[in-house]
Amino acid sequence: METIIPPLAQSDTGHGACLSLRWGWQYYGRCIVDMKRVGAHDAMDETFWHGKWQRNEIGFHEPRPNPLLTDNFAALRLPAGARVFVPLCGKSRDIHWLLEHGCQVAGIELSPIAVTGLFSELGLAPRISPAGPLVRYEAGHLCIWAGDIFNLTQAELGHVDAVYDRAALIALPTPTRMAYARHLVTITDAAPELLVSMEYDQSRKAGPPFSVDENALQHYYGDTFTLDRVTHEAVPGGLKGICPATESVWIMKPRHGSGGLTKK
Ligand SMILES: C[S@@+](CC[C@H](N)C(=O)[O-])C[C@H]1O[C@@H](n2cnc3c(N)ncnc32)[C@H](O)[C@@H]1O
Repeated sequence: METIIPPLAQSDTGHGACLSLRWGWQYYGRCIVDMKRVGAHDAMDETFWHGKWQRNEIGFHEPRPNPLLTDNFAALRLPAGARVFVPLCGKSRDIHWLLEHGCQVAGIELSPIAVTGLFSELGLAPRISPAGPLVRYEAGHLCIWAGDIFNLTQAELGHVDAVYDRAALIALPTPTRMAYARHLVTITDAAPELLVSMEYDQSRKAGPPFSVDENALQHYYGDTFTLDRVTHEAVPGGLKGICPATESVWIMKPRHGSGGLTKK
């Protein structure tokens, strides 16, 4: 059993000086991960995230599109109108930016609070329908499933041209990350990906966010993708002022075939 105990206290609804300016990460509560349950995430994880949204403790949510997306999205070289999958999407402003830039967007998010918030902030009234264990919300070029990503199938998701992962892989504890990476590759047919990762001294702070370095990424994705680090920069203020942290943007292209782009 691995026990991950984020520090207690402090509201994360504000952006205090101790926070990373870019991330505003603040977590508290206790997340206990059973190492025996490799391959699926623990119900405890779900409780943790539902609680965060219910209490509006969403310091990870950014008020503006993330510059690491807006500065690097073109490197994916997607065709106009490409369909981009955003796993563990929250109610990210990055989705607004992708839609404004002509993309179709598919996403999945555990919390219905986040999903309804996303559509509300976009000024869209979604059609809501059941999709097996998930609930599908659709409007215009946006389709979001509410529920566990491990319940989203390739058939339900449909074709995607690319994946954008910000604060998804690094939000997951170690035992879940490999299963997530494998599942993501399966349901997206190894579509090219723009991934934002974070590195810091994990001994200084329990996640999430978790530190995920190049070796770990190679372990998760190296068989499937080439990994090209296009930026690597310090996080202003470090990780909540506790220790230095860096963020990297990776462009991941499938080694065999051309992934999601081939099947349109
Ligand atoms: C750190 S937040 C990042 C949200 C978003 N990517 C952003 O940049 O604002 C991680 C999100 O993943 C969601 N989540 C966690 N586990 C999930 C799962 N198994 N399936 C779907 N969503 C999940 C949480 O509810 C949370 O909104």
